[in-house]
Amino acid sequence: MLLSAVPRHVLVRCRRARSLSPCRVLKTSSGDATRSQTLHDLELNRNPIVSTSRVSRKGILSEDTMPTNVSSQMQYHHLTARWITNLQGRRNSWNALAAGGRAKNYWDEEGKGGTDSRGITSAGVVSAAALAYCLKKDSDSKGDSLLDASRTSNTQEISRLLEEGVDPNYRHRLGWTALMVAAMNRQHNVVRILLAAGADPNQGDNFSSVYETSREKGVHSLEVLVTREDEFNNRLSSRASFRGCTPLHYAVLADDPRIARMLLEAGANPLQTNDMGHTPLAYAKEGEMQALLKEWEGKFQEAQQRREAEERRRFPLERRLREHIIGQEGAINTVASAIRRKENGWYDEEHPLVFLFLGSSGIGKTELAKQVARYMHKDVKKGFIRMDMSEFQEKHEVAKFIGSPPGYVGHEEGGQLTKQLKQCPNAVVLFDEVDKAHPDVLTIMLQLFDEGRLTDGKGKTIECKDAIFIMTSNVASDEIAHHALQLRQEVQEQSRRRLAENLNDVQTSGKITISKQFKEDVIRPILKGQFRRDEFLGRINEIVYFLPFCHSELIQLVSKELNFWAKKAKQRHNITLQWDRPVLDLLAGGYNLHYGARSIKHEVERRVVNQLAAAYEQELLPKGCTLRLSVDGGAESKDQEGNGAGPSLRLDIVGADSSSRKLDIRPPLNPDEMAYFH
Ligand SMILES: Nc1ncnc2c1ncn2[C@@H]1O[C@H](COP(=O)(O)OP(=O)(O)OP(=O)(O)O)[C@@H](O)[C@H]1O
Repeated sequence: MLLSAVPRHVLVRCRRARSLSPCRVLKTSSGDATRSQTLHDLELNRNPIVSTSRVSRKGILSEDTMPTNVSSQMQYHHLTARWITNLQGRRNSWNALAAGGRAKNYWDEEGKGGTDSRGITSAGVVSAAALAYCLKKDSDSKGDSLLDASRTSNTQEISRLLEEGVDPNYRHRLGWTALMVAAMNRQHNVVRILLAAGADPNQGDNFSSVYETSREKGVHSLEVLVTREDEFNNRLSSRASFRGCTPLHYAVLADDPRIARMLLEAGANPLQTNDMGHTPLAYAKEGEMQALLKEWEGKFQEAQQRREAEERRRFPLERRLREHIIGQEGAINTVASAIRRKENGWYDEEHPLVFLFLGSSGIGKTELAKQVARYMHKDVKKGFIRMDMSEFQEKHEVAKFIGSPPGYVGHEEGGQLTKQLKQCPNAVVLFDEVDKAHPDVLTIMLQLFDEGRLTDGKGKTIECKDAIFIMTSNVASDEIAHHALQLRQEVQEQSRRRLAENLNDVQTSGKITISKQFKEDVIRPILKGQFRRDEFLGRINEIVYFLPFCHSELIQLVSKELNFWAKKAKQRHNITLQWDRPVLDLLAGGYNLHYGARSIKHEVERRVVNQLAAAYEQELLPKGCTLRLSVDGGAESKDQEGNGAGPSLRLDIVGADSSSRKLDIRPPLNPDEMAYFH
């Protein structure tokens, strides 16, 4: 209804100004036909230019990309002049429309505004304004105003908006921030104001290429193109990817050393890469800009190394690892020492570090690898690569590992390992259950460990000498567990003999060392039988042994688990959970050598969490109550048939006066009959 009231020539003007829908592009006159060609070109050229390994400003700036030997039909940039005229025309249309509306007060009641000389009724113009409003989308939000003002250097408006509390890091709906806009448009004062207001100089752009962004956002590519040129900058290539570009990348692209310096002084990281893996220096023109960036890269690296060394001294790796891993002292020390050697330059830089973690299930092998990755990498998602080697048991699965050669199925997809290693060549790579891998996969791994590089199916080589490779295996786990238990028994015997009266010392006898003789006589032959190749075993820097938990470690594991659930009970239901030492001993009894810490988790769920859930369901737990766990009965307690039932867990509600009342939880729940691992 509203549209029908708009005079035809105003509508036409609006449509010309912003013909966004694909059908409009296809239908309209010659000018729009050119745009349709542009769109076609854009989609043909969907690969960003910077995908070549040689990086240069050419290709990322539109004026630098104009080729001399490519058909003008295929190149969007030949249309730049036409676009600029078109965009200017569109801006003028908006301004005229807005000015007309203001002058005639069209937003007043009908009649008050009158009609203009061409006979446009006020209702018609109001409708046109409504249309304009719709097309202009949400650009009148305050954040968008900040972006707009940053581009046009309206410093007064920026200060006003910031004072009103607009986030200086607000993002445009297509991904960029005001600081990026200001840097790219060389607005020095704006950059200064935004930095002072707390704008982050290290945020990366979420805008990729025109084509990608249009696909991601579900917006027509022509609209993305117009918006990028209109609301960001029109000097940039439509095909290049800008994802991850920081304000510093943009200052470098705009070749503005003054802004680059301002950003660097405000903490911009000159070593930060965009998603194409390029630092700002890769786009710098020779001369002042390159010199500036090189100088700051050096300074930044030194400061970073100083910070990291200080951090390592203050908080050594062993301590960090012990915060997350219970027991496994030998494993923690071996791994931490090797990493310390590597970090301080006391290692063979030609080869990556390779570990083999041996031990039974659920004992902390994966957890230790994860913690090492967390220590080495801020972005643990990229820095930790996990490969389940049971997926590579067949010969043909080598292709899945490193990618298929040209002409084979899946060639384009690339390999699971190579794809991830390419993104982070110094990652911590976990090869889980390595003993399951096909010998051909092991051959590739040997090449990787030996040369510190890997060639993928496309023939591309990835250098990964700085990566850390951790293989895990349950091979020989029974022998290791048996040996460890034997050693522990011996230590206990000795302790008993010497300190018969002090049982606490006997309990902490977890610190045992696997003998060299056992490694040589028992483990090595098993590994040799499994991997069949001396050179493979020879490339492993450290074989790390994970031992079954001793009693005091089990008590720590149970405490950790109960604390986890107590926290949840408090957060979700405002219930306080308490327990005493006999509860820990009882739950530690659920330990199963073959399932490791997982058996403790299940025991706590089975005996404690199930009861809590049932009591909650039966509405026996008032909000804000305190629950006490204790051990009921003992070896002498009998079940219904008169058999010894052993001790069980009991749940009491504790009153404000410290009195307690046993909770009468009705069947069907009978936790002691539900066994997971027995
Ligand atoms: N030593 C430990 N300290 C604390 N938690 C542990 C320890 N060992 C295992 N866990 C916990 O038990 C679960 C399983 O551990 P993890 O994945 O490290 O086992 P794993 O030794 O790699 O076993 P698998 O060979 O079956 O993969 C994890 O939730 C982990 O946090």
